[in-house]
Amino acid sequence: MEMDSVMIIMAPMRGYTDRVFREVWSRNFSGVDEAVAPFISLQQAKDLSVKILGDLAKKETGSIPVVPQILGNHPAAFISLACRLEDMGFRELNWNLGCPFPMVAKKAKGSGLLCFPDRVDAFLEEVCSHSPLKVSVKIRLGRHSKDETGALLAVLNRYPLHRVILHPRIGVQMYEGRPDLKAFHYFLHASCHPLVYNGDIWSRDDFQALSSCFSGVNSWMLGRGLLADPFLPERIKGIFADKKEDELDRFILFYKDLEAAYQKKLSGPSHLLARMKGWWVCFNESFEGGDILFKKIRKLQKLDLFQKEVQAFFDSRPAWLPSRAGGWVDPACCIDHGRVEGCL
Ligand SMILES: Cc1cc2nc3c(=O)[nH]c(=O)nc-3n(C[C@H](O)[C@H](O)[C@H](O)COP(=O)(O)O)c2cc1C
Repeated sequence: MEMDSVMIIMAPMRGYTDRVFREVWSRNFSGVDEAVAPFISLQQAKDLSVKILGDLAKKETGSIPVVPQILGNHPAAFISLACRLEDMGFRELNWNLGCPFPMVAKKAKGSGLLCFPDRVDAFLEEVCSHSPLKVSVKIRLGRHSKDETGALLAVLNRYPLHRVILHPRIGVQMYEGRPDLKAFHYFLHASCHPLVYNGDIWSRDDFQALSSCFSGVNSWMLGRGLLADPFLPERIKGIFADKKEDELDRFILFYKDLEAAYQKKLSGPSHLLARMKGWWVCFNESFEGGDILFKKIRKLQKLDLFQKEVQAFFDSRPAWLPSRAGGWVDPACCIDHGRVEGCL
């Protein structure tokens, strides 16, 4: 695949890919073309506040253009937010139809709406007629079953969406099992919109296998894989020089930059401790002995002890591990079923 035409998008991950992370990541690494920000949850348009919009105060974070995202089911809230964001210089607003958590889904939000194509239809009818920003959606294959995909697709195909980001699992699956590549393939051929692939890209090999399955896709969204291995976009695009010492040293610089940025933003050592522990849920996977470090630091209640353990770990020059979750793509899952008729 021609790397010039490959677009890599940083996934929205609430609690992780906030503005601080996006800025620090882009100071230390490259290869991401765009980021979708974690969702803003709005019941009503009146909830809009400076605090809610704080994570989006700038149109761009470093060099990465940011697309805001909304979680909700009130078209008026979407339109109102879109008007505010237009004034701030944004061009697109993404609608979250993928959040799998039962607390969200049972209120008919996120993936909880996927089994109600009529409600999706009514929402899109309203926002596509009145939003000053381009509208895109991030979806799963359905809430309870992939049998819901067909009706959903028929609705989406009726609207001028800027793009559709598909994570090919169903909502109730959460993150269990593997992405359904056959279903993605079907969707790719039946969708009238540019489609972004999202799900379980843990390594360059995963990316290459998926991109040979889906030659019609040029935008790829990376979530947990990028958090576990922040070099992943560089590896995929071939920017990364494969020097092992350089890898650890660059990671340490990034880590310290991240810690310093959160220290500035968060109030007090206990908040910083909680935030940095959260990051080791992702990072521990990438190092030999990372699991042992993680068990130790998880229990620590004092920031200085936590920092000492992490420093001692870095001083031991741990080896970088190839992703343990990667290598899952079976090209036989991507048999070409041909073009599906029905696009407007
Ligand atoms: C901790 C966490 C937070 C997430 N937050 C969001 C979010 O705010 N908006 C959204 O659309 N998806 C969210 N997601 C889903 C991811 O964007 C992505 O679709 C999912 O992790 C699958 O991609 P991956 O296999 O590359 O991680 C979140 C996922 C996780 C694990």
